[in-house]
Amino acid sequence: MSEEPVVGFDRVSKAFDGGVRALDEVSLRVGAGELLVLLGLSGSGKSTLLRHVDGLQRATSGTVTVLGRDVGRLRGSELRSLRRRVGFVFQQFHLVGSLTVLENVCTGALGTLRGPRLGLFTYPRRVRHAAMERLERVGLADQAMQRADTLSGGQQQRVAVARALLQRPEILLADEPVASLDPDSAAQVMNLIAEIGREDGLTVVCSLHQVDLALSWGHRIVGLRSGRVVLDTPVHGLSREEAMSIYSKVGSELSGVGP
Ligand SMILES: Nc1ncnc2c1ncn2[C@@H]1O[C@H](COP(=O)(O)OP(=O)(O)OP(=O)(O)O)[C@@H](O)[C@H]1O
Repeated sequence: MSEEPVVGFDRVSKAFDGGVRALDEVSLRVGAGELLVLLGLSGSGKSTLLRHVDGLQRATSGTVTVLGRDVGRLRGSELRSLRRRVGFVFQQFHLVGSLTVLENVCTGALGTLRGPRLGLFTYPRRVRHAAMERLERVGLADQAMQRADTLSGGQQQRVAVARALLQRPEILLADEPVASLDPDSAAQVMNLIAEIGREDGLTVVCSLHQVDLALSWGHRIVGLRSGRVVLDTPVHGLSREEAMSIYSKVGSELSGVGP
């Protein structure tokens, strides 16, 4: 990959108070339009890595570069403007259950609006229209006026994707987006994320626990173990056994890694 990456980690370490080293000299580059899957045991550093991309957490050492900006140096309005270019989808959806589906999607525009919004019709018409378009895209236009908590888990996650899309992100981060879903809904949500990524040229970084989903939808897999990259390889040609080895072997035994 010769051109500048959309997301670049250069020897990034993160030490939390209490001594946990959640990231340990992580270096990786994510190119435009790539769908990169992070795999690793619980506690291996996947969420921490994602949180460094939009500056929710800051590196103890090393450099995180996103869309040409050194994230560690951004403050205030510069950081907010970077975050508007980065959508985030979480395992627990983070919808407001008592609000309609459409209003939940509208909240994706709050970063660009002044002041609080209470009620669907306090959002500008253009925002409501754009939100409706995103709901059509994720196949939930018919549910727009339902309370969010009446939807299934898979539908709620599709609403969360629509909300993230409202800000027209260039990067989509997804932290275990299908961990709470049944297998069919999980496949649907992954399919949606991959399809939208492809159609919009989005760069996607997604953490997963399911190796099979990673192999089906990812372009590349990065395996983490105790905060270190132990596998970094294209999915094409990667066997399930090789991918599974992230969970069973230590770094030096794995292929495709480091120096
Ligand atoms: N705010 C924090 N303060 C202290 N330690 C933390 C903090 N956040 C994460 N950690 C620790 O950093 C390590 C990596 O955590 P992280 O949540 O990134 O792992 P993960 O791979 O996303 O795990 P999971 O799959 O369970 O979500 C863990 O040991 C965790 O306990």
